[in-house]
Amino acid sequence: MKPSSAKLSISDLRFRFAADGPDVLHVPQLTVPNGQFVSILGSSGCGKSTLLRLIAGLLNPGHGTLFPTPTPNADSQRQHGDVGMVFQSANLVPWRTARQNVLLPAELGRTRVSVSDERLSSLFRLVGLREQDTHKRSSALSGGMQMRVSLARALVLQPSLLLMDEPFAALDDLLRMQLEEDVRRIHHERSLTTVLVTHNIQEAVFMSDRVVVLGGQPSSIQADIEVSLPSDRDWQLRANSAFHELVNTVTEALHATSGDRTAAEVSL
Ligand SMILES: Nc1ncnc2c1ncn2[C@@H]1O[C@H](COP(=O)(O)OP(=O)(O)OP(=O)(O)O)[C@@H](O)[C@H]1O
Repeated sequence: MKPSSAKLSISDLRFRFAADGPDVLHVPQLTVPNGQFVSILGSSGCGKSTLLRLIAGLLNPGHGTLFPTPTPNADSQRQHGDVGMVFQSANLVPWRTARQNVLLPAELGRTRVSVSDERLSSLFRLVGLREQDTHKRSSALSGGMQMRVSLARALVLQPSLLLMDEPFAALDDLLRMQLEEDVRRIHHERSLTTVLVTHNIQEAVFMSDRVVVLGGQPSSIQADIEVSLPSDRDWQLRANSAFHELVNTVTEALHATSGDRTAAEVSL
């Protein structure tokens, strides 16, 4: 499969849920270059998921511009063409096999997209799914395997932008670390522009090239921290002093944004 990439660009984005309500989000400028991995952190309710849903086209911005341009009224399974999305829950159809779940986006569009067996096998290898498991009903798979299926489904149409909303929050620590490493590898191999929403500071630093901290009222970008670590990463990086310094920098930025409230809601 050919590597894909995209650039995300946001300008003067304002969003409110009710026409007569307050703005919940105001992003004057956010540009993500091709192939960059950005994590978004911030205290609970600051608007991380809202921002991701706006980028995906699942919400319509009231004001401002977004590139790539979202398609209005997209639903949760059918984001606009060039975007793949992974949620905290794998959201699989339980009676379909893993393979049939992965192929769903190819069936749902106005034009059915054909995906060759070769491309599908290469995708399963990429996300770490064994061929024999892809013929099992998704309800018979473990939580970690279901998340791998969800990831394969997000990648099946070869998006240039991958959006992830707390994808590993429900997994145990070891599995979470394995998937963090795998997703980072996939991002690296494919130069896939990726935006991750997370509450976990170590996860954000481990996976990203850049960490953006949201906060304030309305919520806006309070800090934008470059993660200058090698792009090829494995679990041993977590013992590295540069990694710990970055975790401290991000922690301080979160404290500066919302004080002690943030510290209680964002985990290390
Ligand atoms: N459909 C909705 N209608 C009205 N307000 C909403 C809606 N969805 C979210 N909000 C509000 O918008 C704000 C931002 O919510 P959002 O879910 O984006 O925050 P978040 O940072 O992702 O939170 P968390 O980390 O807890 O998931 C919150 O105050 C939330 O209550």
